[in-house]
Amino acid sequence: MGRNSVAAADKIQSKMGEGTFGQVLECWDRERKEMVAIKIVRGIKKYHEAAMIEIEMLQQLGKHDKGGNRCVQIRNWFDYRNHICIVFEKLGPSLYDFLRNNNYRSFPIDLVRDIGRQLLECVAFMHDLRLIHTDLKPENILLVSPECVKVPDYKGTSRFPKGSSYFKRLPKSSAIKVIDFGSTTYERQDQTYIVSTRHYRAPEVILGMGWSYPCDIWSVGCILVELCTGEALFQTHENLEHLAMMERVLGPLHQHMLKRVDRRAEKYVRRGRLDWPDGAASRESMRAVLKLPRLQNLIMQHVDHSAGDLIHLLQGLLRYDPIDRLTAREALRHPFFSGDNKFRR
Ligand SMILES: Nc1ncnc2c1ncn2[C@@H]1O[C@H](COP(=O)(O)OP(=O)(O)OP(=O)(O)O)[C@@H](O)[C@H]1O
Repeated sequence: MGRNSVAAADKIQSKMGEGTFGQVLECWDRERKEMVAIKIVRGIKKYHEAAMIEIEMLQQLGKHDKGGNRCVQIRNWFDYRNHICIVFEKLGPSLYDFLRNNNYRSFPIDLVRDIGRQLLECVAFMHDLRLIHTDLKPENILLVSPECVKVPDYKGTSRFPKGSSYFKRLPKSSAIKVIDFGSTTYERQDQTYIVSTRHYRAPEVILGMGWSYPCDIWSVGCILVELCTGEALFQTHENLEHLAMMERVLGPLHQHMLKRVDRRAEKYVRRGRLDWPDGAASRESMRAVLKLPRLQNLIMQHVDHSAGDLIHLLQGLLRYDPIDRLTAREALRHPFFSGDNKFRR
């Protein structure tokens, strides 16, 4: 692909993101006369290789796009002094940044519906191409526009720090795009290495049972709950505690799954059941699990209408056995998505 000098075509404006991989800069593209986001990857072999995979995936996704696949578009890429630079269309803040800047106030149900639909459309498109994202999370879902509106928010203000306002911000448009295809992989049998960011990781990944497309669907389920409540569903850093949290919210893990765990996960199982609370690392850990409500109660605490449809959808997205979990196309046909839509894209 095209140009090979960062200076020739792009003027750096500001930093948009930073991570272990390198940084993302907001730049002015003088040729196309538009703002772009350029990801500049550290010149270390591991990151260089991951960036080349990301480019391949982005090109693959772009090739099959018939308009509106909801994956960020790659504009260009080049190697600048051994740093891979990927030029993207410029997008707005991530859903995570938006929630955080809004004191972790939840999104209204109509916005959750609209975002959920687009996210599932993206996942269905990827799965049709035999691609699995493997790292879906609010940080990797960006609003297309940074514009927002202020609306009154009287509900639950007691939960927020003193002085926090009676207004909350909402995105003006609900349009989103998915980013970060550095961990995207082709479907293959028997993939057992650990994928996904902890909070959004499916039970089959933790139990070492092998994973495939359904691991993305589990992540979508966790993301939709988070948008409804404002906070991550499974806030944990440890496998056994994570599995115990799942049981608390979704009911007992299936015995037939616990019989199929791999050697690394055997220690979490005793006599065909999860070794909990006996295996708990501390009292705080037990308390953190006990604090969690059942899925139905959690959703009903935050959602006033369409709660029944949403709970039913989430139960399908968060089924323990990946074989039973809804596919993205099945989820898109769920009655939750037939509801009215107030938000504009
Ligand atoms: N097209 C874009 N427009 C606007 N901001 C972007 C864009 N792409 C990335 N960013 C910002 O840069 C951050 C990092 O990008 P990205 O997630 O692709 O990198 P990464 O390699 O996955 O980083 P990490 O895995 O460490 O989170 C994003 O969270 C986002 O804030």
